[in-house]
Amino acid sequence: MIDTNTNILIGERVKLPTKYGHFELIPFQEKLNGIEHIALIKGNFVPNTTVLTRIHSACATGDLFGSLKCDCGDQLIAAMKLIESEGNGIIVYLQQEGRGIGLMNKMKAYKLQEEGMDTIQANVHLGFAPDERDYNIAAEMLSVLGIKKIKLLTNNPDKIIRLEKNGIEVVKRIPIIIPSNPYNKYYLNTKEVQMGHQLSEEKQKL
Ligand SMILES: Nc1nc2c(ncn2[C@@H]2O[C@H](COP(=O)(O)OP(=O)(O)OP(=O)(O)O)[C@@H](O)[C@H]2O)c(=O)[nH]1
Ligand SMILES: [Zn+2]
Repeated sequence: MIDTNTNILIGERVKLPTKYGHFELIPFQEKLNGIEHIALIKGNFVPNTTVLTRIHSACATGDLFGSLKCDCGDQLIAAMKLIESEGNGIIVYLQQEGRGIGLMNKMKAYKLQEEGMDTIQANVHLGFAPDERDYNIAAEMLSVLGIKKIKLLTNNPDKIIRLEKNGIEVVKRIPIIIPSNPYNKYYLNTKEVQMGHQLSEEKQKL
């Protein structure tokens, strides 16, 4: 483990062959609380170039179990496949389960959603902001790896604003749209209408 002059420790860089391509994995750990995050990397990053990047917030239900209630798992796989085909890029996988409220609270929010609330109302009912995430650590991970400029795979304009506030230049946004299903249609609609996510074809053209 190497100490950095930031808030994070950086671990061993190892090769990670996967179903979706050949990557390398670097673990990170926050000094303050021991929380671990992951950088999944393809290629070498030339200083001052713009790096294809996905900042992905952990979703145990979607990423691990293939839940149909959200689009997270498919977005993660799509990002891995795209980075593999480009031959260069990074996925910053952040332990920010439930938009930063943790799994226990996310399941409380899911319960409230089963009873009729939308994803925002549920968070607010539990005393949280609709999105409790902080991108400071993601920005530090990128800078430790020498990345300052990114092409970001996201549908979420707020993510761009928050990364830029933390000193990362988002040169371009690349949409990562997964077709909806009957179980996530309402959730994705709430994200589009109330959270400003750019999810429809029409908006992509603007
Ligand atoms: N609190 C809460 N969190 C959720 C819910 N559904 C998914 N999540 C979490 O939301 C996060 C993913 O956020 P999204 O808004 O889907 O996507 P995003 O990362 O902001 O935007 P993209 O880059 O476009 O994917 C993950 O941490 C999930 O665990 C929910 O109903 N309530
Ligand atoms: Zn999810």
